[in-house]
Amino acid sequence: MATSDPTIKTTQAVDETGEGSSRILQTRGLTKRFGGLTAIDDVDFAVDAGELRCLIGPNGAGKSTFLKLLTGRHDPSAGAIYYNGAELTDLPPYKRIDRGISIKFQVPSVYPDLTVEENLRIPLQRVASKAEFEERTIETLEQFDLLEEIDTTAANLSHGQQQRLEIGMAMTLEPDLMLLDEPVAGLSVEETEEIAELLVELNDEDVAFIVIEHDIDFVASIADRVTVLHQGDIFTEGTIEDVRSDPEVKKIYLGEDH
Ligand SMILES: Nc1ncnc2c1ncn2[C@@H]1O[C@H](COP(=O)(O)OP(=O)(O)OP(=O)(O)O)[C@@H](O)[C@H]1O
Repeated sequence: MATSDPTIKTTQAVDETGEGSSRILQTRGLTKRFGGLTAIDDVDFAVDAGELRCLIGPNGAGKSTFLKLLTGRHDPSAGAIYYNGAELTDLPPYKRIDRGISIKFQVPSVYPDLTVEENLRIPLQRVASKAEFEERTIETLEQFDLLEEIDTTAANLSHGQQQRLEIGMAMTLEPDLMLLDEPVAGLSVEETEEIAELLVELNDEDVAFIVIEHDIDFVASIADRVTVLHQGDIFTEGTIEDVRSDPEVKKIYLGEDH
């Protein structure tokens, strides 16, 4: 959706890198400290428009903190975030959503007492006129395979259906970039495959993704590129094959277990 916002300070930072205009998101020296602990340590990171990037790393590597910095849930201790060439480091979360960044956190946050349709209306109110509601609702529920559940109370959906509803709610805002924190945690193999297919389909429609995930087979089934975080910094980046075959990556995961 990416509405223009005159309060956003534009910057040459993206162009100065000489890395081209397809860059949708970039961080420079991004740092987050919690007291004496540096959870994110001077991170330079970039994602291209339409890319599907997975973020992996051992427990405590800083993945969720990094995502929260991108959404504005955490303020950085240092560094900057650029989105489509404009700095958004100090923008509040709702303004980042207006700029085209959507987020789905790990814990399902659908409204359990509302029906599927009522849940969907909450984000739709931001972007659609009342006349468009019905058409947009049906369209979205068809795409997310939830049409038969239109009148079902969200609490009565399966975990996989709740995840799909929540991704559908986020997608109604027509983001250019979608951030997902462990979208298949706790799902069955079949539900995981459904989410993988859905993300690949949405990515084919040119939505970029940053997905945090521990399930490496799921990562392999969706990712264009993978970034490995370790101790708050980028350890390595590459294709899933590069990352899987890197003995140093194996070591940091083994270090977690032994
Ligand atoms: N609000 C907070 N206050 C203090 N420390 C925090 C806070 N949030 C995260 N941390 C610490 O920052 C570090 C990174 O945590 P984070 O949750 O980002 O890691 P993660 O890679 O997402 O881990 P996991 O895979 O276990 O979810 C950890 O040491 C964690 O204890």
